[in-house]
Amino acid sequence: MQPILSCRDVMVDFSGFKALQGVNLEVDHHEILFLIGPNGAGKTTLLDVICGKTKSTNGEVRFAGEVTLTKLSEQKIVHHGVARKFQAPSIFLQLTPFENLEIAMKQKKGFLSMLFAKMTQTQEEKIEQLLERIGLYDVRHQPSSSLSHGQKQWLEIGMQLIQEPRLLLLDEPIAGMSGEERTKTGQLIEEIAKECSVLIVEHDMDFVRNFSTKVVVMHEGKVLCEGSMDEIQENEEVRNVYLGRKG
Ligand SMILES: Nc1ncnc2c1ncn2[C@@H]1O[C@H](COP(=O)(O)OP(=O)(O)OP(=O)(O)O)[C@@H](O)[C@H]1O
Repeated sequence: MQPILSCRDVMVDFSGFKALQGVNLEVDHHEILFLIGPNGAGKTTLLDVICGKTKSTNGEVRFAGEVTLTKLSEQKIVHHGVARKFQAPSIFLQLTPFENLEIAMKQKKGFLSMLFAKMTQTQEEKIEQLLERIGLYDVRHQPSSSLSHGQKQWLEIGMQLIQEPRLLLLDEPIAGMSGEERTKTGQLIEEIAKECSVLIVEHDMDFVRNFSTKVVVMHEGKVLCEGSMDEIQENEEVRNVYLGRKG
């Protein structure tokens, strides 16, 4: 089977600054792949290229072996099944978790239907099941402003999941979370990976160790190495440029 995502020689040049210098990377079905590396390595830029926010200057990103994402607009990429949760919050705080998910569900269908369509029973059930899954069922009718930081992040993830993506991109999903919230987030990601591949930029090495199926280390716009967390920890180059600095 073709990998769900395949990046070939991806380059990004920001007015002469080469943020990505030929990235090759594959994400398999149901994989939880963590992208790690020092600040400025190009991790976020790579997510930006995959979701169409930044255009590559060279190379290709293929999705499910059939679609060339690098030729598509951000909106078309979403329609093909790539979801991106950004670090900046995008939930409506005055609305409830249920209402936020309702909006996210309708967004998939376009603005007019969002205004006029009534939800079917099946759609309502789908939202309730998702609320259960992201641990927000009991607070589903409270204003989202009353949620904890972790709960808000899970709602954001839920708003991506309601679109039924085949690849979910997350940028530092546990930043600012408590220990318990981190564990719950990891468990949620494992649950999500039963249906969808997940590509995560992360700096928290304990979290990476606990929840990764594969780790890719980036450095200066390139992939330095990839493997299990044990394998990459053994790699001397990785220790020199990244892990060694943290200890
Ligand atoms: N729009 C832009 N214009 C110019 N340079 C940029 C732009 N976006 C990112 N860069 C630069 O590209 C490099 C890679 O940035 P990127 O945010 O991808 O790194 P990162 O690995 O995600 O780092 P961090 O872990 O700090 O988030 C950095 O040197 C950054 O300053």
